[in-house]
Amino acid sequence: MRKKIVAGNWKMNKVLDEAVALTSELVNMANDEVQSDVKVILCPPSIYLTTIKKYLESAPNFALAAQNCSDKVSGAYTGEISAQMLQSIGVEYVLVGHSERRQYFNESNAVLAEKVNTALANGVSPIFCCGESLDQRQNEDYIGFVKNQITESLFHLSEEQLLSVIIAYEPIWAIGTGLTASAEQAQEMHASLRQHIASKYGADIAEEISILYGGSVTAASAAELFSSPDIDGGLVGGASLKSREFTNIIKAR
Ligand SMILES: O=C(CO)COP(=O)(O)O
Repeated sequence: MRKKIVAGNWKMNKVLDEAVALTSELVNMANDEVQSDVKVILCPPSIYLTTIKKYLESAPNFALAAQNCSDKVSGAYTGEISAQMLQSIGVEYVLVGHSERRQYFNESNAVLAEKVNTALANGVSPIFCCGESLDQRQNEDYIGFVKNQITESLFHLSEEQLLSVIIAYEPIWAIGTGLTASAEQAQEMHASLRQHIASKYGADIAEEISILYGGSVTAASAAELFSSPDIDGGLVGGASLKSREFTNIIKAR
């Protein structure tokens, strides 16, 4: 039985007071309204992780992810945050390879493989993001493109390591555009990625990996997306910044 997960990526939003208020509201609403065993992962800016962790003590189904970590272990890398540092403050997950990091910080599949390695070596589970651009969807083998992102960044892992990874399929054309992939489009990709994993690791491993969908998920679109057989939850951006909306998305899962 795969884990059901809803993650909220706050990106570079919220000052401290707002971050704390959002967390408190989410925890209260979830304690009152969410009965299911869904895991909720908050991905605030790293500067707030320690503070927000304290607010999650009364919410056992909530966990924290950083939005990024360094591919290096430690040393003279000014401004960077290592996976070991995340582990040392009790952060369980880290986003790796978000399309905004790939685009604005030139993160290649090879660098992302290193980030996956250092996260796993420190007991932090990568949430590995992948997805194609609109141009790729219209003009190329878009499924092959996304499969290749997974091959190049994850297929060196052992079975045990891979089982610590969550995959998030986020088509770039759906991120922040209001243009959600249809449940059929998302399911097609998720099933293809699961089959791709099965071709390397076998069907049993592929069946265990959680694959999340991200890209303009809202409370209105969540239920249909999440009811698809290979969609195990969501990685939510804009709608995770509003407590009522995000709680409704959690309830849809
Ligand atoms: O990038 C995303 C989550 O990581 C998705 O963002 P939106 O939900 O704002 O489209």
